[in-house]
Amino acid sequence: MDVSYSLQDVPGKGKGLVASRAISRGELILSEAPLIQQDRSYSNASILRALAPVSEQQQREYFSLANAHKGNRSIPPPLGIFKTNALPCGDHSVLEGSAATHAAVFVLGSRFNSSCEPNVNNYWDANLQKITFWATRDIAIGEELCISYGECLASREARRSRLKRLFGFDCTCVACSRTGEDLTKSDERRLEIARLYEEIGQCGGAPAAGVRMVKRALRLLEEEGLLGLSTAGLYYDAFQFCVSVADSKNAKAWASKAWDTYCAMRGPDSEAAKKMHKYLKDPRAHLAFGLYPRQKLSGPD
Ligand SMILES: C[S@@+](CC[C@H](N)C(=O)[O-])C[C@H]1O[C@@H](n2cnc3c(N)ncnc32)[C@H](O)[C@@H]1O
Repeated sequence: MDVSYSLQDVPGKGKGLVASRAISRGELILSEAPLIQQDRSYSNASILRALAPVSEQQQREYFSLANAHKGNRSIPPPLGIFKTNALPCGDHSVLEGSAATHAAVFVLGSRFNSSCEPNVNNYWDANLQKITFWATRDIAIGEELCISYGECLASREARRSRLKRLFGFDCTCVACSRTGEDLTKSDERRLEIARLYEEIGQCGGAPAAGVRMVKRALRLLEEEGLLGLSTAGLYYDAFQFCVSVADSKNAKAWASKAWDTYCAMRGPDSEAAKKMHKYLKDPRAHLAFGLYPRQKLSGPD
């Protein structure tokens, strides 16, 4: 892989990864196996057991990682480092409240800082047993590469207090640095998008309204600079609305968007991308095809 990042000091954030050349949307930035991996019941003792068999060099790498709990006597350094740096392995969704079954710490992957307007998506590739990081938009040389540590679709206050509580830092990302009218508009957009996600989930029997809401959510995500975030799921929702009324033409147009986005965020070999490719070729392969009376909806703008 042609390396596209370098590890640097980033003002106010400790170290971070910065683009060392221009990176295109959909490029694989890094794929890396865990240094140590833990299930949800991890403890300081289980972390020490996992560290025992790894090389001295890797142990040194582990103890050189950031520790947001330094000085807290009830959280010893091995545990503090794990809490600060672990990334989810497996499917999880902050929006749906589902947590991944495992988490792991990575020598380089754990150096990505957080942004509420991320340009990188982290995806656990179960086949490779590696974490992969994908550029969700074109990135210029010198830009910091950031993933999101959590819920982006909340007000700045809610996002910042969650990051402070869980990771011990005051987020200084571009979205959290907005002020005045910009901030008010940003909060309103994010909260409306979150509401739309919920309403779209309840629109199964009202496909035309569902597609309208998907389009509204996509417009807001674009205005908010968040098109890389969770949009594949929205495209898939619109695909399903069209499929349910046997609107093959528009179903294909939405499937194409979903496939393209899954490729960019998880790679063309991911299960989600392969599934969408199948539906793109033949929307009738979806179980809900023609569930409701035939109707013409609309495709992406
Ligand atoms: C997983 S580590 C990321 C790499 C870390 N900066 C380092 O030096 O190794 C998480 C820590 O990075 C810092 N950090 C990450 N994102 C940040 C942000 N948006 N604003 C401020 N600090 C951030 C915080 O100190 C946080 O506890």
